[in-house]
Amino acid sequence: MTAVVTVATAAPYDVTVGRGLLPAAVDSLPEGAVRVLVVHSAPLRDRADELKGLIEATGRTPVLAEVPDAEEGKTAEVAAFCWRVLGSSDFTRSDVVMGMGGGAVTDLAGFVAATWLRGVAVVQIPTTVLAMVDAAVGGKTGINTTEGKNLVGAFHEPSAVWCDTDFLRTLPANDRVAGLAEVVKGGFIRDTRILEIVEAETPALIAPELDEHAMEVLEELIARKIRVKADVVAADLKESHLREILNYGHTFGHAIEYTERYQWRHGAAVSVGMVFVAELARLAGKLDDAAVDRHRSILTGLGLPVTYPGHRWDALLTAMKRDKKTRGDMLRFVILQGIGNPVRLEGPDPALLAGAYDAVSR
Ligand SMILES: NC(=O)c1ccc[n+]([C@@H]2O[C@H](COP(=O)([O-])OP(=O)(O)OC[C@H]3O[C@@H](n4cnc5c(N)ncnc54)[C@H](O)[C@@H]3O)[C@@H](O)[C@H]2O)c1
Ligand SMILES: O=C(O)C(=O)C[C@@H](O)[C@H](O)[C@H](O)COP(=O)(O)O
Ligand SMILES: [Zn+2]
Repeated sequence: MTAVVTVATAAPYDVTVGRGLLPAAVDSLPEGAVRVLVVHSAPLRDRADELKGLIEATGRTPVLAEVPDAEEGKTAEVAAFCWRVLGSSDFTRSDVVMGMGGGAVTDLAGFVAATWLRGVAVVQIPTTVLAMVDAAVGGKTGINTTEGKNLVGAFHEPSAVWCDTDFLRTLPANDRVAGLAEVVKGGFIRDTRILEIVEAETPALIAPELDEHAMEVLEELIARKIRVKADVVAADLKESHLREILNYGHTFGHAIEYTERYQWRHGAAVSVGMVFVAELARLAGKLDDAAVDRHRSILTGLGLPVTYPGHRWDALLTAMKRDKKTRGDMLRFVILQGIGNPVRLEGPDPALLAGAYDAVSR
């Protein structure tokens, strides 16, 4: 199956989901691009070399930037390393950056492209479930700082996104499942059919090896979640209001990642974060018990965490105050008023927050 989802923003672009897409990704590079920077980390070195060969075959000059893996790569120092590579290869405004990797690499590559010469084109080649369904789509790019997650960044949309699902055959099952947390998020906030598919197909989705059936289910879920994201960002690219729904579970989730010094996978942290806001919504009288239980059953079925140790509230609260949805001293959460119906909860009573924390730390 090949699916194409167009993200209909002011500068529309296509997200293609299919197999064996690298040649097409290279063939569609803009004619004026002479140099192509490929940002990748060590686990994708072989595939980056393959991409380099394909780029060379079109007469262009590939430049490879191998960066530290995962969250270690999302730093100002690594961005500065990429800028040095760009500068020393005389990279111009008609040239193109390609990000090949998980969400950490696509966030970094997007940020480097956003900042180089005040913005050059970026083509994303996401290689994890999470990057395909979320990080590589929508134009949020960024890096972490000592004080928190994604605190520096820019909205800079890709000119194309190529989700080659063949990459998922080598992705460890834990990373596949972490990406499914963001798929499930799309089910809770909008496309509830996603939840039904995940519930029916959990064994295939979590199997150590992906058979053909599992690949097809995964591809359908990937395309569905991309459609959710595409619709939302097309309506509100710069997160003036609607886009905040894509942050479901992230206020608490990012706080876990920060508190754990990024040793937790993003998707795992978001999983706990979704249960936290489900409990918050229940305490606020917006969500019934069955909907909260459905969060736990879907996420635990996938093998994702739904609890976090107690006695860390002060650290978590400090991190949550730096969330981008916060306004002044007012914490703001995306919660559900029923499955598929996200709303905002602004400045909740501290007792509700403590109650939700208690419920996930039990
Ligand atoms: N910009 C956005 O809108 C957005 C959305 C969601 C998440 N994110 C960010 O994405 C990041 C998480 O992304 P992630 O879950 O992809 O983690 P990741 O980028 O850290 O990748 C996880 C691991 O998988 C490895 N890997 C990647 N592709 C592989 C493959 N095909 N085979 C084998 N190994 C492979 C990576 O090298 C890494 O070790 C976080 O930094 C998060 O903040 C951004
Ligand atoms: O695209 C968005 O908008 C999201 O919020 C998607 C999230 O899954 C993603 O983790 C994003 O990077 C979080 O952004 P932030 O603005 O909270 O840093
Ligand atoms: Zn996320």
